Amino acid sequence: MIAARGLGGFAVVFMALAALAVWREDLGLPMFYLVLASTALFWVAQATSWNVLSGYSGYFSFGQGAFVGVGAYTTAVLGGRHGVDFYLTVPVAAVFSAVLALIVGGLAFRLRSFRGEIFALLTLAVPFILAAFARVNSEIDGGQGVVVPVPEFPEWMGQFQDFLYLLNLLVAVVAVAAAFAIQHTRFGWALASIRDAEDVAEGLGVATFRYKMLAIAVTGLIGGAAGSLFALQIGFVTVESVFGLTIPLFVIVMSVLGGRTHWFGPVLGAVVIVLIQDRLSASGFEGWNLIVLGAILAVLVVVAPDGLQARLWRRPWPAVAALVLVTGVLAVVDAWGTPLDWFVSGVLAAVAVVLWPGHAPASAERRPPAPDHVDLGEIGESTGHSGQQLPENSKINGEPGEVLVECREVSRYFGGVRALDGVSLQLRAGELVGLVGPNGSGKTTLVNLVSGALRPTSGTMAVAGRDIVGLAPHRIAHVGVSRTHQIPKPFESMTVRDNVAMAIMFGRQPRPLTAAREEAEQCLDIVHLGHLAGARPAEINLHERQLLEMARAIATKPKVLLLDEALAGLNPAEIDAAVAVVRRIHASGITIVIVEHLLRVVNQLATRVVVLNRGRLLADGDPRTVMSDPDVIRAYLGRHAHARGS
Ligand SMILES: Nc1ncnc2c1ncn2[C@@H]1O[C@H](COP(=O)(O)OP(=O)(O)OP(=O)(O)O)[C@@H](O)[C@H]1O
Repeated sequence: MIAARGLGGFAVVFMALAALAVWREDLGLPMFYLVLASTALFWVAQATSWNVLSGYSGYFSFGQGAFVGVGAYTTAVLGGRHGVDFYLTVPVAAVFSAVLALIVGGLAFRLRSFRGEIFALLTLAVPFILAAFARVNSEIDGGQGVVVPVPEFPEWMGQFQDFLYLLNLLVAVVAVAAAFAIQHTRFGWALASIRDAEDVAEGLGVATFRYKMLAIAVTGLIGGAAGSLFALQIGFVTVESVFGLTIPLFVIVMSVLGGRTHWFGPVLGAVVIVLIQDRLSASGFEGWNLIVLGAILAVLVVVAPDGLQARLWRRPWPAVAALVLVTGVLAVVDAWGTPLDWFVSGVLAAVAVVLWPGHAPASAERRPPAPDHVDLGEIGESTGHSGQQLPENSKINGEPGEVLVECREVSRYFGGVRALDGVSLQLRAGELVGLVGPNGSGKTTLVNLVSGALRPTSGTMAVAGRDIVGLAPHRIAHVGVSRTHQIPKPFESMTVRDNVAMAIMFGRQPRPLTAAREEAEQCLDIVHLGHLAGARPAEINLHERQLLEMARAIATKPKVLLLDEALAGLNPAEIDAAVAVVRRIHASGITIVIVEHLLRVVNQLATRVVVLNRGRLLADGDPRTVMSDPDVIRAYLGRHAHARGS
């Protein structure tokens, strides 16, 4: 397993780097290098801590100072004022910081509106509040600052700086190993899906709230532990030293520079920034630190928003060559600076090579599409199995005729707008229901209610006999409801295959990644996207994106599939192809509700038609009877049939 192999690698890296301190004098390594490495390790831990939440899940935080501050003050106050053993204060600091993180997360993640800049503002407020609290509370700081006593440490560790280096190394390696493990497990996939399209992830079965809480807790734990060591490093903790904007600014620049979606990004970013900073200070340009940081951030956002890591992975050898060449030439010429200057020049050359605009990444190979086993001429016949079948357990999901969805007197109001008004409806296993009605009649609202994206204002709803009112969308997905969106919302950072694998991993019958990827191929074949499995969503057209929505939806193994205008914006040939796919999905045993304006399509596909008008149920029955109902013609067909010529 990747995660287990990788963790062994981290143990080796830890031991190798620890040896530098233990045998520093024997190796002739000047203390200066160890202090610099210690600083870099502190920032590696902090940037990695920030990245687990903000990079992986996309919840951008300005509150890193709060976790560092809580960690630093816990160690300073417990050790300096109450004589608690330093080694005990470190885990306590980590736990306090994690508890703070969970409180912030518990407040912010409950509400959907606390996303994006609102979440960033909330996290920005937290260190300010803590700073004010520490300043006025004499038990903590009282505006005086707190001295941190130096703990005893074994003689073999050498001097205090060696000891500090080893502590920072331990926390940094644990942090990076944790980030690595998260990235390569379900946890990391869940966070990536949250970053790309949170509502979709939730609808596919990802328990988004739980994963965000876990992520912020990890951020708090690491941030607090590293903050505890920071207290030891600075020796005298003040409000300004921990709760200011410097720490969040640095971790953001480091992670953005290195790359936010990969565990190695913050490591790379932290090392590069610490080296640049150190050389600026050594050259007497200390005051330029923030100017340089700001400039780097501005350039990066434009030039390489995906960060150095992604570029480095694409062309590692030119970067290594630039590093070796520039460092080597400067060393041979020996006309300027110290060995560290030469090395940093080499690093900057490598960064320039990595960032240099080059050819775009090779686009995914497009295999020719698999032959379509469905005879498009059959459109209009609603029975019969054709072509591929869904993976196991995909026969009738529910006994034929069994009530799968039951809505009773369901209403949903938006202020004064009655989007749905007392609708009662039953869906039975094996049906393919066309849900139609004029614009604004409440079709999407009904889909949102059944999938859990919205809660009804009143009424009851059950799926497969289970009450779903108030149930989180991911739980409703596990009960057996899946949906597509009118505007496709793929996970942009994942391949087409992995978009589908995600749904399998978190769906009704969760599978591990490797099995999910294999099964994803079958789902893609059903919608005829197998030839695009390796493509990114950005490389496929609208029709293919709609089909991807369907593949992802069936991958959760739903009992009921809600297709919300899945044919919108398609040309006639694409519509026919999509209709064939819908027919194939239905033939595999999934009950389908299709919201569609094209009545020709509804007539061809549906076994039953439900008409909504102004939020109320207008008609419900077999297509022929419903379409000839005078009320339906008056309310809907008259206008639309005329307007669309259908
Ligand atoms: N989030 C919301 N806030 C306020 N009003 C809303 C919201 N969502 C829907 N509505 C209103 O509820 C009514 C029903 O909207 P809904 O989108 O369900 O209709 P629809 O039948 O799907 O329409 P269309 O065919 O145009 O997609 C409309 O008047 C719409 O403006």
